[in-house]
Amino acid sequence: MKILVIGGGNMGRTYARSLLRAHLVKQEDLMILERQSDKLADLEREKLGSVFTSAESCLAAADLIILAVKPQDSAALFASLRPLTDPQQVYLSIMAGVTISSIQSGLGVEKVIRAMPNLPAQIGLGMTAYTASEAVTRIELVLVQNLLNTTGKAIYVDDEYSIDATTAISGSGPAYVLYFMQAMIEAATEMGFNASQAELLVAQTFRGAVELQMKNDLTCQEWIDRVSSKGGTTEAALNTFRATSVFEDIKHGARAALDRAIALGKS
Ligand SMILES: NC(=O)C1=CN([C@@H]2O[C@H](COP(=O)(O)OP(=O)(O)OC[C@H]3O[C@@H](n4cnc5c(N)ncnc54)[C@H](O)[C@@H]3O)[C@@H](O)[C@H]2O)C=CC1
Ligand SMILES: O=C(O)[C@@H]1CCC=N1
Repeated sequence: MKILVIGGGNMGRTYARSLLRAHLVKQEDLMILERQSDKLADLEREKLGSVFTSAESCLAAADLIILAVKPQDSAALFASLRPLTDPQQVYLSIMAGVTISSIQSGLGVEKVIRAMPNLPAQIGLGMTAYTASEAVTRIELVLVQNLLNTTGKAIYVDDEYSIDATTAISGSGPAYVLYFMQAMIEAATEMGFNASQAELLVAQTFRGAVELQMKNDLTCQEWIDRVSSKGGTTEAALNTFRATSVFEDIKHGARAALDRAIALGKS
């Protein structure tokens, strides 16, 4: 099976690397289509497969095509691919917001899988949700599921609203977590730690808290209760967070991401 990744950016490269690392595809069966000339040398150097600059020279040979360009570039991409597509090809899109029906009509194909991964896929710790059009066969779906599993965990969802919601939670989520970390690192440096000490204090705290939560049955609130002593330091911090509505603000932020994902699908 030949796989073509369209868009050799953060996510396109992540997929290419994962597929090769997991031996799901051989280097000679992997192709990358990238339009930006300054990225070509890097892609060649990394030996992620054959690198192409025009769809005419690679699309027809591909059985599975991974669409990894920005949503705003999708219309122009679809227009350039449409005359070259084959109805037997399977298209896997990871573009935020872009709906299965717009991919089908834009490309003139029926077999479309829409997935929403996240950046930790780079280190095999990704979280992906995916769904598929009716024309995708069970065998094709399992094949793509194997592919997604090389980047971390993956769940099948029934509808595209859930893909947009995944975008707002786990797709964009790493940035929210890193934003929180950034604030804590800044607080630590303001308290006198140097930059590397501050980063270690914060990163190890995040790792420990996440591992605790994932490896046990307690809820977040139950763990929070175990850290907080009555009249203690944690309570002082949490009372301040509550007074400034950080909790609601985070939910509002995630909601704004969902609204944006839905809007991207309509533009
Ligand atoms: N970065 C992230 O954390 C995540 C991104 N996504 C989705 O993945 C997609 C790609 O995102 P990134 O990799 O971060 O973007 P990026 O900007 O790093 O990569 C996109 C690449 O596509 C190339 N490109 C654009 N139009 C093209 C065309 N017509 N032909 C060939 N190449 C073309 C660009 O030159 C660029 O190298 C987006 O749709 C985004 O919504 C999904 C989940 C997480
Ligand atoms: O910010 C974005 O639009 C993309 C989708 C999820 C993560 N990055």
